[in-house]
Amino acid sequence: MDPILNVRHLEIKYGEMPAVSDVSLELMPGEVLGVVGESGSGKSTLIRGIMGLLGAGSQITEGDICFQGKKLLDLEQRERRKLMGQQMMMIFQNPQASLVPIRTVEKQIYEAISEGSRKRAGVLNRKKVREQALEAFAKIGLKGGEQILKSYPFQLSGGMNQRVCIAIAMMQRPQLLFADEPTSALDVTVQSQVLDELVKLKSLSGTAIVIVTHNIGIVERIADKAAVMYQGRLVEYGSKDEVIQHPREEYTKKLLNAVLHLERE
Ligand SMILES: Nc1ncnc2c1ncn2[C@@H]1O[C@H](COP(=O)(O)OP(=O)(O)OP(=O)(O)O)[C@@H](O)[C@H]1O
Repeated sequence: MDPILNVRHLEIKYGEMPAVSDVSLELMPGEVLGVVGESGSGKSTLIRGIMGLLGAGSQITEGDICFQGKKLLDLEQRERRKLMGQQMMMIFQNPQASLVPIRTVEKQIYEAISEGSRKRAGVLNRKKVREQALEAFAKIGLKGGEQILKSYPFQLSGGMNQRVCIAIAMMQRPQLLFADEPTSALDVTVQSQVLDELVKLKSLSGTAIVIVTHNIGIVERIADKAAVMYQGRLVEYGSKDEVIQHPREEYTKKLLNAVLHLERE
């Protein structure tokens, strides 16, 4: 089997300042990579760079990104955008960033799903999409689904919007999903439901997932591989057990100790 994602020696700069340096990683279909690291270590920049979502003033200055064997940096913007929302998706740390404020949740779910399935299924049945959305909401503990469908994002809490985005990802079943702190706005029981659904997405649809989190517990629970970022570099990268049980770097040991200490408290 070929890797679905292969990143080689990636460097990303904001102006002249490198935020990601010499990052290489590889992901097979259905594999989950957990990326941890302190605030400002470059985690969001890395996944935004891979997705092609860097803002003005930042750019990839070195390296290569292959998705399903295609070199993403060689693709035209239009081709690259086509991959996003169909085969590659992202759940943002701030869900407001990916929801349109002036459209109801129902409308944007329909649009997201029909955009993604244009190639696959032709015309979509609205009633069916609605049913699937309600089903996805229920699985991740989003109660009052009918009401949520009628709402605009600003009428919902941050955690609710985050789960709407997760439901869209579950319905789309992308081949590669990037999740930037996908459960940070959720309380612990709901977090657990969401993580279970991500695991199902991986095992039922073969979705490969890159999950960025401050929570090593999440990595322990759902990841196959783990990476630790420090000052823009992957200072640790390997199987989850290798990284968590036998950290090589002092920094990872400190990070793990701090988490274990908090958990004990
Ligand atoms: N738009 C920007 N312009 C300039 N520098 C930026 C910008 N966004 C991020 N940076 C810098 O790039 C580095 C990496 O930031 P990044 O947001 O990727 O870190 P992170 O690990 O995702 O942090 P957090 O966990 O707080 O989200 C930091 O030094 C940050 O100050």
